[in-house]
Amino acid sequence: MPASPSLPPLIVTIDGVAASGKSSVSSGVARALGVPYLSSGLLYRAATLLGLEAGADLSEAAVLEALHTHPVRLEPLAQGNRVWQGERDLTADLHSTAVDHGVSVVAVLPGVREWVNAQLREVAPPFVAEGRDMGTAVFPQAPAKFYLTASPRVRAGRRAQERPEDVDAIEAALIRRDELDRVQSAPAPDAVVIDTGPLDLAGVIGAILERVVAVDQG
Ligand SMILES: Nc1ncnc2c1ncn2[C@@H]1O[C@H](COP(=O)(O)OP(=O)(O)OP(=O)(O)O)[C@@H](O)[C@H]1O
Ligand SMILES: Nc1ccn([C@H]2C[C@H](O)[C@@H](COP(=O)(O)O)O2)c(=O)n1
Repeated sequence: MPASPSLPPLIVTIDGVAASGKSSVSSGVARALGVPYLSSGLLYRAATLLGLEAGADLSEAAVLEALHTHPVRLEPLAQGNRVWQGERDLTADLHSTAVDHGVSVVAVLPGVREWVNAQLREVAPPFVAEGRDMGTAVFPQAPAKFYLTASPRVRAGRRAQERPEDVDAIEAALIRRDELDRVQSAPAPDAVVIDTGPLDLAGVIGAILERVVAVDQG
């Protein structure tokens, strides 16, 4: 029997709107496949935190200067990513209200996007990459692409289970963030779009794994 041609190491991309389940689903898919996942959003959040801590405006020059002075790195563990600045673990500080408010402004800066993309492309596959533009701009060659959606109300309801905040306020903030992120957040033409509204986490992970296995087996 002829030897089967060796396939390139697998890249799975999982993009989607804010709080659609990208990190929970990516972690589940990555653990099932035994590979790491990369959270691009955490790198945008780290750039924002450093910019805020530098005390300057969130201009491109100020944020890039902060990243240059205090280099950060992503630790892509399957159970949850961490972001380090030297020995300092930034992870717990990346979901503060201040970072939530600033991150959409920082994420549209071209120099910051280049910095994030360069960090991600240094990682050797196989992996699952999650964010907004993993399937379109960063890993367009990925053979398995997904885009998660759910109504703002459903997403706000899920977030309200984690945070002691009013569901209407969470929903309004999500709609605002969707609007600000719209430029870089779109499904790739070859992505499978999944409305997670009617599904639980295990259902979304299972649907993705089924498709990934089919793609990987050619
Ligand atoms: N299909 C689902 N069914 C029920 N709960 C879900 C589902 N998907 C995600 N969740 C829950 O919704 C919340 C948001 O999920 P998660 O943080 O993974 O989203 P995200 O897209 O990574 O968010 P962000 O854009 O803010 O980084 C979590 O509490 C998660 O457990
Ligand atoms: N590939 C990416 C990932 C994230 N962003 C922006 C959009 C969000 O407002 C912010 C934080 O991401 P989250 O933690 O909510 O996934 O970063 C982006 O523009 N591109």
